[in-house]
Order: sequence, then structure tokens, then C-alpha cells
Amino acid sequence: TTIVGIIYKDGVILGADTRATEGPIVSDKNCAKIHYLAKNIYCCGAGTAADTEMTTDLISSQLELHRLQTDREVRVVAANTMLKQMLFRYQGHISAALVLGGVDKTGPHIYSIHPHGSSDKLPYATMGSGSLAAMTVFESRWKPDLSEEEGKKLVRDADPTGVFNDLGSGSNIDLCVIRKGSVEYLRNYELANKKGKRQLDYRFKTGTSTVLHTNIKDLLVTERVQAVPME
Ligand SMILES: C#CCCCC(=O)N[C@@H](Cc1ccccc1)C(=O)N[C@@H](CC(C)C)B(O)O
Repeated sequence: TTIVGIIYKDGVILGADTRATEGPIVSDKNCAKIHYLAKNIYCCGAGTAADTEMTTDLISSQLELHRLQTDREVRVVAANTMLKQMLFRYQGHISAALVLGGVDKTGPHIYSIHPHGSSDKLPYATMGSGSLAAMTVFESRWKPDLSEEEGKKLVRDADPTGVFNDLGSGSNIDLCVIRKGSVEYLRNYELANKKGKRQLDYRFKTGTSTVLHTNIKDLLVTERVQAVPME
């Protein structure tokens, strides 16, 4: 997985690849790794698919109850606290490595959260097997007050470094732009690995293998079976 998040002038932008693996096998070529937590908060997940899905679903439900109780828009820091406290409680056995992003009344926020429960509040973050590849782009090109176009371009250049150089990442790129009061969830923003058209027909021609022997059985004829007396 290569998941990324940045803060730009008017909010945050999250990015994720869409590959799920089981060892050397790609088990899903187009899975969704950007999860809804609240209308102003989304979360990218790396690690065990089941853990990232279940953890984000659970915290999303808890955030909704929190919103109903407080009657206020939930803050990103609340999501971070709930996520890290649960991951810490399970001492790293929940293999969910997260990039949390959102915008609330205090502004845009990005956190990275590790399976053991530590979190870092950052202007940009990457997680997953392709995180080092993606981080090269942010370390060299991120700056404060990027425009939305510049921010999208940065994420669009960072995530593919993992998609193309890390075997644990691949296929397409999903994007999520969160501004004050609006969200743009761009599923399959980039189809980075379109399947090519086969050039030739590789099927064997009929008659390739000679027929040596034919045996046709009439299955409708039922052989008489001797009834075996019950003991
Ligand atoms: C069996 C099995 C694993 C089901 C799919 C599965 O969780 N794959 C994992 C890798 C992994 C983890 C733990 C055990 C095996 C295999 C995976 O692809 N993680 C990606 C993110 C998730 C959200 C798709 B990424 O971090 O590479």
C-alpha cells in the first residue's frame, strides 16, 4: 500500500493506491483504502485490510454518536484520539497503519497513526509499503499554502512512486479533497495501469492434437445393481 495525505491552503488532500496482496498474489486490483469517518473527516488505511476496515467503521460509528451528543461538527483530533487509544489498547495486534485527514473549525489537520497507537501531527504524511517512495516527493516539493491544483498535482506525483516502484502497491489512485464545508471523493481518479489489448490469439488451432482413441458411454443405460440383504 501507498497512502498519502497533505495539508494545502484550503484543506487536506488524501491519496491511496488500490492494490490488496496476499504474498506475491494481488487479491484485489481495485480496493478502496480511503474510508469515511465523518462528513469532514476521512482516513486512509494500510496493513491488514480487515483491521483497517473494521477499525475505521467502528470509529466512524463512535464519531457519529459523539456528534449527536455534542451537537457539533466532530474535530479531527477527536478521531485521532479514538483511533490511537483503541490501537494502543490492542498493543499493535490490530495491524492498521492510518493517514487521518480532515477539516474542522480549527482548520485542516493530517495525522499519521501507527498500529501500536503512536500518532504524529504533520503537514504531510505517508504510510504503507510504498510510503518511503511517496515521501521522497513530499520531502522535496511540499511547501505551505499550496493551491488546490498544486496540492492535487503533488499527491498525483507522490502516490504513483509507490504504485510503480513498490510491489505492495499498484493499479489505480483514489483521491479525496476535503475543504471547509465540502468534500470531493474521487474514486479511481487515475487509472494508472490500464489492461492492454492482447495482440494475437494464442489458442491452439483445432486438430493440433491427433485423436488416438474414442470411447462413447451411453449414460442413460442403468446397470442392474444386486440388492444387498440388510443384516
Ligand atoms: C489472507 C490475507 C490478507 C487479505 C488481504 C490483506 O489484508 N492484504 C494486505 C497485506 C497483508 C496483511 C496481512 C496479512 C496478509 C497480507 C494488504 O494488501 N494491505 C494493503 C492495504 C489493505 C487495506 C488492502 B497495503 O498495506 O499493502
